[in-house]
Amino acid sequence: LLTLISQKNHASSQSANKLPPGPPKLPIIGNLHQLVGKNSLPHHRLAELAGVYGPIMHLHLGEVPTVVVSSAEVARDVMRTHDAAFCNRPSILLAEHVFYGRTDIALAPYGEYWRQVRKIAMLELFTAKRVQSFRPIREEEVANLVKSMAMEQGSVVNLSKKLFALTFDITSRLAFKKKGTEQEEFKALVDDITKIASGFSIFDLYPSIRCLCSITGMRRKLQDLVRRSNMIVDSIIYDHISKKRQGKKEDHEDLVDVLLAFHKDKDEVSHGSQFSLAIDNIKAIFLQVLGAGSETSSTIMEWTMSELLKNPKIMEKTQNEVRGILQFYEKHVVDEASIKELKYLKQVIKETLRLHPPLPLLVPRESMEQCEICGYKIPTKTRVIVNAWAISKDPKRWLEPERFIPERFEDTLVDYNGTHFELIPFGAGRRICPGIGLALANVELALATLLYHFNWKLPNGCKPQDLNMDETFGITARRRHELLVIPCVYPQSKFN
Ligand code: HEM
Repeated sequence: LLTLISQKNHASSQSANKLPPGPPKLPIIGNLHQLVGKNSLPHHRLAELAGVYGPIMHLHLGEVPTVVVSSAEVARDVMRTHDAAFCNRPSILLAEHVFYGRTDIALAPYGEYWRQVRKIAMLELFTAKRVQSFRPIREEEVANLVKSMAMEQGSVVNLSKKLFALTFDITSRLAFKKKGTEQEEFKALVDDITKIASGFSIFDLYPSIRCLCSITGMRRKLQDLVRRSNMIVDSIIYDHISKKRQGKKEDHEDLVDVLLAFHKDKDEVSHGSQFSLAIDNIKAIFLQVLGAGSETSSTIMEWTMSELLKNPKIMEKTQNEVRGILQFYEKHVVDEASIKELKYLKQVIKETLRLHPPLPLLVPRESMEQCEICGYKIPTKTRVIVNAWAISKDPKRWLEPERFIPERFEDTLVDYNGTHFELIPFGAGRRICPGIGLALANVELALATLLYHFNWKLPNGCKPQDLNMDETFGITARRRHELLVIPCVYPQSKFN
């Protein structure tokens, strides 16, 4: 027995000194060549590699030692058991520039600054009370969308554009009370930011070769992104500052007001604490919330509508539920009270989050100390990528994982709140998304309303089964082709 125990201990101490398995690496490029292929979206390629090397895999992406997690069990180990060791974010070139030295929330390094801004996010920006207080804004913007779609009924509508405009308008109003007139510029800015923010750009893969940034023209590109974002953000922030200095009180606080309350002039003391947000910090957080609020929520609505159009029976069942509930309460407008009863719609959204997590590789993390996971050694400063997309399609956890079956959530408690690791579209642990409540409030209301008021057809005689479902490359996995639809007003709907 003693011999067996000692052999076992020896074996486990040997594996604890070993890195996780992974494909053979080439000099200089490491495993980069394995990410390129016919199907070259990183989350797809990483899932294929995990099929060969297992749910914890070690790669070298350029110079960067990287561990890829592809199962619920390992994700739990990383994001719950050892969350404290893995809650740092790697330095990404884009964040250094566009988010003013990584002083946003999502890409900020773990430490005192992040703790303070995360606290502001949890206690001031995204509380249930604040999400509730934005209800009139949500309802008004969704009603505007429905009216504009009704005017275009029978013709081809670019639903992707409309949904982004909706989430951008809602987020703009709750962030700075006005609608963003700069929608097109902001959308282009978000597109450019998400492409570079993936962490797979050459500068983030070879951080030691600093001149790469200048040689390739990236420095100029980043400076241009900062200039473009300043053009959108500066006037908004300085307008709020001047109102604050004049002592003007607004009826309700927006996000910039909340953040400015934490900004101290030299001799001013606010909130009784020593923590102060610099104006550049406020710009970083503001820009991120505007981006996170519009991009991810519109992406999930776009995918939900795509799946419903592809699956007409599920579309019908979802519409019957919404219409049935409204008819029962003799209402013609979806309000938040009726949304509580839309159980099937919630399952549809959950199933969409499973099949199309808007951030398929979440946001990368970095180990802060050496740690042991599944008996393998993970050295300090290893980048950790959690493939949430692969995890929520794992055939060991999900029956017919490729199929869109909302009913799978009927009799299960599995939820996306960060406690069920087979479904983690919002991440988990200390760095879990703080905007879940806000995102769902927007998504549920908009989808329920669109499904109530319109019947939907695909243009050009496209059959449901032929709808293209390809994804784009970037930190968010949006539809590669914008979703074009023909809305037809539901005969019983009234718009006021
Ligand atoms: C469907 C919508 C959304 C999805 C799928 C989503 C997903 C995520 C994910 C995966 C993370 C990283 C979690 C981790 O590392 O464990 C994250 C972080 C974050 N999200 Fe969201 N998000 C959504 C909507 C929003 C909204 C509406 C906001 C705010 C307006 C928001 C603000 C943030 C922030 C500030 C972080 C950084 C948290 C931190 O690092 O401490 N998100 N989100």
